[in-house]
Amino acid sequence: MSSHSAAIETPASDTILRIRNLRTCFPSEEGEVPAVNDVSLTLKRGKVLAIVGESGCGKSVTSNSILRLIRPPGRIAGGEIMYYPSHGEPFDVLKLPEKSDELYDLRGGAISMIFQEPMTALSPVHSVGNQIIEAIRLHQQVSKREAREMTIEMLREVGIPGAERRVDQYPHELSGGMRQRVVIAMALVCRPEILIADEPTTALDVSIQAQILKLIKQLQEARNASVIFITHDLGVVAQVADEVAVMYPGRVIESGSVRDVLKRPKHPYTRGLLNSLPGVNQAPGERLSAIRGSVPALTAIPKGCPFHTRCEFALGGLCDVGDAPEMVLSDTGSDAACLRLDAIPAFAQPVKERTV
Ligand SMILES: Nc1ncnc2c1ncn2[C@@H]1O[C@H](COP(=O)(O)OP(=O)(O)OP(=O)(O)O)[C@@H](O)[C@H]1O
Repeated sequence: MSSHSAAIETPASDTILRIRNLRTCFPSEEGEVPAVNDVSLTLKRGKVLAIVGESGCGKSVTSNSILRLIRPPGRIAGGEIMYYPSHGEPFDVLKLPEKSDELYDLRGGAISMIFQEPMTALSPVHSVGNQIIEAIRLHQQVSKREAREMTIEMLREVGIPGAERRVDQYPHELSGGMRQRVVIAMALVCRPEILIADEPTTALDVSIQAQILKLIKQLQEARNASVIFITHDLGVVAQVADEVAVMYPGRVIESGSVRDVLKRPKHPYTRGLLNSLPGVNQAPGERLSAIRGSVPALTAIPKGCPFHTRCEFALGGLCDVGDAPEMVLSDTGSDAACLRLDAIPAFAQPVKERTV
């Protein structure tokens, strides 16, 4: 076991994106506070990394930081986001000059994003086709006619029936599920190496959510794309991801393969999330054990382990003092940032196991 500070410098060749010690801050009445604090993550080529946690844990701020979408007075205060493209030299996204061609090429080109709410990603006053055509022409030297053909083909690929007709429709003429398919088409049409999907199914009906998840997974596999998938739902993680990082206000508190984290969670917070997941075989009326308390505001993050105020294993004098615990790297399963790892009994998988 060792701490993250001892992590190797040269990444494995299957690494496409490596975030080290990312820190993103916003001003508050009590001064500047970090919404993302010392976050390190690795995305492997052709794999899906899920970032999971309750609302306010910093998932979206992390993904927006990757694309440098943090608006002032928010700022990225430190860290490194190394991108290892398939062709060309690796570079640190955080070192690209603001408003540079390289940064514009990166956004929507090499790295693209699907947002939660399709209507915020689409303009209501342009046809869906024209919006995708514009996205293509921003990044590729093709004629309008070629771009239109590519658009129709892409709409077909994301399962939009009658794509030749739909291409000229406006977002309000489409259902929520179809709109999200359009947003996925727009995100993928320039063949990004990395796709960031920020809660892409949250705004959709439950029946449509499963279809969209399946579509993203199919497209990811067909294109061997690398995906960062943001969600608060561990059930979704089980369906789509290879690796998972669990966040608790601003920090990654557990990370590892989906199998390790969901079957043998180490951190009490991850266990709490799993215990509050509805099980397929849950008896009618059986109550889920939600984690007591709520995610603290950025201005009220407790000293010591940020989770200690909600943790049943917390020990006074150990967990409530000093800095937040560092990640303990492990050869046996996931890495976790907890001072009580040796004291916590093995995870007894309750009925909820059947959903994962
Ligand atoms: N522009 C901003 N200005 C100030 N604080 C912000 C800003 N954007 C995010 N935050 C704060 O940063 C913290 C992390 O927010 P973030 O949106 O990343 O959480 P999240 O885990 O993605 O939650 P959700 O699932 O609700 O989207 C929150 O406390 C949020 O209030």
